[in-house]
Amino acid sequence: MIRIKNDQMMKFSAVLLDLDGTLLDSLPDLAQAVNGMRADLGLPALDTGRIGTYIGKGAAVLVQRSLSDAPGQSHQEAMARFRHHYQDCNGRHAKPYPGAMEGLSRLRDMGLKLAVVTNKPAQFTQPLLERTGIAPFVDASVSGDTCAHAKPHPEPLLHACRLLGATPAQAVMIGDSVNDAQAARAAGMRMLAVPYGYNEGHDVRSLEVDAIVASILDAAEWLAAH
Ligand SMILES: O=C(O)COP(=O)(O)O
Ligand SMILES: [Mg+2]
Repeated sequence: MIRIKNDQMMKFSAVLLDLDGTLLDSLPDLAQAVNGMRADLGLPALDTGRIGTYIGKGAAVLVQRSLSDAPGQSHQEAMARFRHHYQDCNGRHAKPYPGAMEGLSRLRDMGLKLAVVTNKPAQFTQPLLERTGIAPFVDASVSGDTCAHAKPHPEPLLHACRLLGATPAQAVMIGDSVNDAQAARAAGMRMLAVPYGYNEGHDVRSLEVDAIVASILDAAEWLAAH
């Protein structure tokens, strides 16, 4: 239990944060890497908005969905081209959403432990957290290839809880997509959704969540009140 300013006890001790579409608008870099890969394979560029609907289940699924018009294409070769381009542009245009940095700061001031839980491959997560200034705020990060399963499986969330020394009941997941919501439910955790992310092209109001919050700063307010 953490004592907060109005002397009320808060039942939460840890917050797990999704990265793409929740803390960061990383679509410009991901779209650049996808279209760099497509150009290398002799394919025309895809619209950025369309690529946004392909984000959520990690890089391998992003690449596979981005090649629906090239069924004979080797996935392995495409992944190598994607990794090559993303390594170069990862974090170049990605920006924290309004309220994200202020929210992280507020959550830390509340004494909460913070972890990033993303489906992004680990080789890209830490450089991105460092380039965008998020790294100093978080105690741990779990990537799409850290555990045997990625979100929507609950394993990465349960692993993050162990790293932060919290039980699922003491933790809250904040995310933008069905992958976060299903993982949180399966892990027995509260879930807050932000409405501005990617959610594979669907409305966040279709998700089973405890609340929809306008920003990470608003999520901090929700936590302080619960
Ligand atoms: O890599 C993805 O597809 C999505 O990443 P996220 O889990 O941080 O939203
Ligand atoms: Mg996301």
